[in-house]
Amino acid sequence: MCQDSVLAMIAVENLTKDYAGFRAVQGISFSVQKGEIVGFLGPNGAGKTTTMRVLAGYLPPTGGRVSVAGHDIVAESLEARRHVGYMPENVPLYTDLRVNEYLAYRARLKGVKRSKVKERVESVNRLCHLDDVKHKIIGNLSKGYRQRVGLADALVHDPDLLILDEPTIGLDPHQIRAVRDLIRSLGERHTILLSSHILSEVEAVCTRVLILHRGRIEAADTPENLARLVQGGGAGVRLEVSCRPAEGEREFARLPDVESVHCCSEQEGWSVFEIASKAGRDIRDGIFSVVQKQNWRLREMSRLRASLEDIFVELTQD
Ligand SMILES: Nc1ncnc2c1ncn2[C@@H]1O[C@H](COP(=O)(O)OP(=O)(O)OP(=O)(O)O)[C@@H](O)[C@H]1O
Repeated sequence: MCQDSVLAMIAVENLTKDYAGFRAVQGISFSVQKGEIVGFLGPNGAGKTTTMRVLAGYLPPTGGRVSVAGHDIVAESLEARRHVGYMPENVPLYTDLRVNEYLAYRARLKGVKRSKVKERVESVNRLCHLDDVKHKIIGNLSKGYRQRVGLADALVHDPDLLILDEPTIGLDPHQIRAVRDLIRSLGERHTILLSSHILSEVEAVCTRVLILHRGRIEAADTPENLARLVQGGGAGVRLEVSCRPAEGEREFARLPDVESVHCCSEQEGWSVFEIASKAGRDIRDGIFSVVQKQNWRLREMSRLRASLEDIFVELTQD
């Protein structure tokens, strides 16, 4: 095993997973370092859940090597699983148990010593804001609270690594925000791999993203670097100026580092332009000089960056 794999919280080398002859995961390799919060993205059926289930020790790999916290997921399965907290997409809760009972039961199942169970349950109740409902029957809880019980379950044995499969699915915007804040704070103490189709959520909490498509990794980088990749190294500027569209298009296009100028709208003497730069060029100073020279007024100027959604669509097109 290479040095990188030894230090990594997750090390995946050439992982394949077949279902009855169908190869859902096609020889992927990646690593996640201690302390990272990594977003795991991909269209439906890309293989995210399959990969996460292998990492959590729920599914055996067909081929390749996977280690968690330095322990091989096949050869040292018990030890590896001790380091992982897994929250599946559909949290399989015992709906007729009370929150406290359920978490205590799960803690015992995950090897927490009897003498430590109460303390661990209290700790995750506090962390996941479950104190108000800890004596309630799980079946009577709202979806948002059930998700939090799922998260508390994943945390109850104090794992180093959290694997969260669509943790905010089915939640309303308030609940999404609450779970997102919770994940961000958990990231201070835990390494997190998180799948989600809500890209703004991933952009808000993740330091790096892995994009999976048809069982292969298409990209693995920070959202900023991926944006640069998708935009071919150039960046854009959006601005609102007091000029006519044709004037603006003519004057801005004269700048040597400008690739293209597009007027998006004109209203009451104000035009909004989106201006693309040539690869690696910053055109903001040049644009500002044009505005000054022409005696135009400037109401807004911002940098245009490809959103994670643009990146996702670009990299996972068929
Ligand atoms: N138990 C199974 N038996 C057969 N095929 C399966 C099984 N589980 C998943 N698959 C197939 O493997 C592929 C990857 O599925 P997986 O659930 O890992 O994708 P995903 O990226 O998590 O998708 P989603 O975003 O829809 O949750 C899909 O084509 C799926 O139909």
